Amino acid sequence: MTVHQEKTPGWLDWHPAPSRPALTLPAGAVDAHCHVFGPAAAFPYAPERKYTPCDASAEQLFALRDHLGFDRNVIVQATCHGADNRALVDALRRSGGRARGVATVRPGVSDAELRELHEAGVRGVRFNFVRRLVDVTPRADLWDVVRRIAPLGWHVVLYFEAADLAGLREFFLSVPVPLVVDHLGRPDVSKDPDGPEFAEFLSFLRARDDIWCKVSCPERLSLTGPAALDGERDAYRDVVPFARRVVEEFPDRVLWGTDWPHPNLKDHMPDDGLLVDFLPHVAPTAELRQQLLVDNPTRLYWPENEGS
Ligand SMILES: O=C(O)c1cc(C(=O)O)oc(=O)c1
Repeated sequence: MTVHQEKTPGWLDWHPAPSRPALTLPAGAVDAHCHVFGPAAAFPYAPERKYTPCDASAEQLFALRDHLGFDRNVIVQATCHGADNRALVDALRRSGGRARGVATVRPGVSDAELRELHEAGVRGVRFNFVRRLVDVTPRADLWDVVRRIAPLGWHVVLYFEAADLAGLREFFLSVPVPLVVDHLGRPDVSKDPDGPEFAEFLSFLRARDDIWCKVSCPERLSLTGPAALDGERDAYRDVVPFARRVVEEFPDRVLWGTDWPHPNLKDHMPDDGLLVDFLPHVAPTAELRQQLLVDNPTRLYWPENEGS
């Protein structure tokens, strides 16, 4: 069967030739947020998707992993695949144990499917509240999913916009498994990092000691740049105070990922090598980077390897 799925107009493809980072990553570094897209010929995009991306295969992801100096990946189910986790599972199986996954499941998921996902390396589900990406999921459905995944020891990854946190906070705090916040809770970085909106986010992170935060996606959050392109090693300066605040207060529950292949960027496609070179701005010491890139993701996704 030929599958022809036209890319969303204006779609930016992933960078074809990222630089090699100047920063040498610590041994065992994990890219803890990245995706695979299709390839559509093998794994068609979901009918309910809000965008149609370019393909970004497991092989291409693993080539980037090696080029940048990462050891492992956490692959997060992208919304363009809905709750069809076949591309994710295929990538996890091809990784030879070097990737773990975060899936999207619906309440009707069978025990056999959950077991298969777990065996492939899935350790969490993603709940998405970003309206341009998904239709609203009823709370009752989310609860059903929580009840199904809790016995597996999985966590819930949350993607939401900062402005929506107030309305979601109580629900999040009632979810009885660890929580992982995507992309710094998407702050409006034109606001004061010492102002009330970011204070609300920090207070959410303080509310429980099993809430983790990805300090990822400066390229998505930045309003002033400069972009991580053309050798720029001092990119996205407006994001730095926000990300650094979280890394310094919660050094043992922050994670970082490239977000490759960077869905839905409108302005520019970053050079992934330069994105890695952004890391010392948010985690300025080798000790903080060891926690951010190795110790924390290992504890969450490969607890059996911890300390080895
Ligand atoms: O901001 C986004 O557009 C975005 C989309 C997705 C997805 O479609 O799953 O994942 C992300 O991490 C970020």
